[in-house]
Amino acid sequence: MSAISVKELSLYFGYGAAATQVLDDVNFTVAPGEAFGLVGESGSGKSTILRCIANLYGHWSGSIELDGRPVGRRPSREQGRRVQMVFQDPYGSLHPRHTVNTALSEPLRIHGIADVQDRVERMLVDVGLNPDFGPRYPHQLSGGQRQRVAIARALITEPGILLLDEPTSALDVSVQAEILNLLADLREQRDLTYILVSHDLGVVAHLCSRLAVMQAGRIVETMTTTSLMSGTATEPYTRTLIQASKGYDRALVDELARGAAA
Ligand SMILES: Nc1ncnc2c1ncn2[C@@H]1O[C@H](COP(=O)(O)OP(=O)(O)OP(=O)(O)O)[C@@H](O)[C@H]1O
Repeated sequence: MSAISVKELSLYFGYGAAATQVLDDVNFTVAPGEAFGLVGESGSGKSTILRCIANLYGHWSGSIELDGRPVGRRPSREQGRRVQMVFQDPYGSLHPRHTVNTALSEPLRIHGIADVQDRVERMLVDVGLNPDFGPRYPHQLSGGQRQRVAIARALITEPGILLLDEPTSALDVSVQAEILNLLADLREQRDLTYILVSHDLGVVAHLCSRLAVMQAGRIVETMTTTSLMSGTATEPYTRTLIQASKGYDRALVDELARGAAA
């Protein structure tokens, strides 16, 4: 059984003559424990797919199943616990007047999970932060630390699926590498399934084993990361994307190599 199955997913914004089709017959599956990438130019619909899966939009057509269970049109608390999103900008996703402790304990209270303080402290350690960070506010943290808190908040209710929307693109290259390595470790330790949206093929290649290439709301090619790296993409659009991404990826690849050698 797939962890995530998306079939014939289509979505429009607007009505009548003003309607714009943003997703057009999108199909893909993600195996349990797999990390799957979504790449493509800005506006191609990558984030919108994540929002449909996370039930932030309800007006799509087609089918979405998580662990074999259909995603309903109305958000349910249980589904909200199973799937969590991490966004590009942790400043936007963390409440500026909530401490780290509050940000992490709130989801536990909502879902009626006990041992709040204990879980919060363990979660902070699991994302590489000292529990002393608990009383701090987002503005007292660095960009990388804020993204660690956002990841901790997403994982605290123990979801099986994490939807990552450009999770490292607001960060400096050296910090990007740290967060990518953290995400890779967490996936392994917790058997997580990921969908990662990124415009950076280096980021996708580092974290994912397969990916889909999107253009104007459609998937134009699904391939393994190995094929991506060995240059066997068949679609001209994918080849253009690889070409455009080459110089850009260099700094991150170097940083990841430095981390691996250390
Ligand atoms: N709430 C909305 N109302 C109207 N149009 C929207 C809405 N949300 C997204 N769109 C449009 O849907 C299209 C796809 O947007 P989406 O954010 O999914 O693209 P993306 O591939 O993730 O791009 P980016 O990399 O820039 O985030 C865009 O043309 C966008 O303008």
